[in-house]
Amino acid sequence: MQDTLRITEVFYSLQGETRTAGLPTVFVRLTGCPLRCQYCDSAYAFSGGTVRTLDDILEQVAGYNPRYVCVTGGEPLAQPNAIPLLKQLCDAGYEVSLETSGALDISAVDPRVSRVVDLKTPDSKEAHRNRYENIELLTPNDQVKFVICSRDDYDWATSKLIQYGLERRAGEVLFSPSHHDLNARELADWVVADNLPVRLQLQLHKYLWNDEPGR
Ligand SMILES: C[S@@+](CC[C@H](N)C(=O)[O-])C[C@H]1O[C@@H](n2cnc3c(N)ncnc32)[C@H](O)[C@@H]1O
Ligand SMILES: Nc1nc2[nH]cc(C(=O)O)c2c(=O)[nH]1
Ligand code: SF4
Ligand SMILES: [Mg+2]
Repeated sequence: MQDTLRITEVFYSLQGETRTAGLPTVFVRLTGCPLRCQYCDSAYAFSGGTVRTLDDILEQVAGYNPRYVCVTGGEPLAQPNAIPLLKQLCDAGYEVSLETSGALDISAVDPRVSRVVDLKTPDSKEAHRNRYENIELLTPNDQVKFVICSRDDYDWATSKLIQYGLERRAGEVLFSPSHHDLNARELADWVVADNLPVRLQLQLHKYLWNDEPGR
């Protein structure tokens, strides 16, 4: 039996988030997630999907001839074969990123991958799932993200930033307003007022295409 993954979608779009925002990127969205963040914009990936071989997925990705590939979900690391998929995407020469909830161990991910590790805030209702051991593993090739729903979330994220010195561990610290929960301008004003060493991240794809799946 060949290695397989359950996949919700593979599509070519502009990266809406992180340090490669705005760049054409292939997205591989894996099905299934053990968390239920209050704000999740990808709940359609919690179930369903299609079981596909790694070779089949790699062949579809190659068909777009991309420079950037982003593996997301659902929670990619909930499927053990996400690890060989990430390695094989790197071996094929792509610049690969992984969006992960921060609830699962990131240590087996190929070091060429930029791991985008979400630290779940209290208003996500999943902060108790954060695996703080992951913070020790971060390198300048990685990124840390806080999705912020409220002023309380902002204060919590700021305290974690300072407590762990996150801007010295990861290449980027991203503060992203939770779409529908927090006005981006409000978050921008807080970051400037506090002179934080973080990058405000807006979800570019939602300005371009709203919440349409596959964009
Ligand atoms: C859908 S998740 C999939 C990967 C992984 N499960 C995770 O949470 O990182 C991808 C990213 O989208 C973010 N996200 C989901 N819903 C959002 C929303 N309503 N506003 C802003 N970011 C959101 C998540 O926090 C995460 O950083
Ligand atoms: N355009 C676009 N960029 C994205 N960056 C991260 C996404 C995700 O759902 O993880 C995403 C997405 O769904 N669409
Ligand atoms: S961990 Fe990611 S995919 Fe899972 S519910 Fe939270 S935002 Fe959605
Ligand atoms: Mg998305």
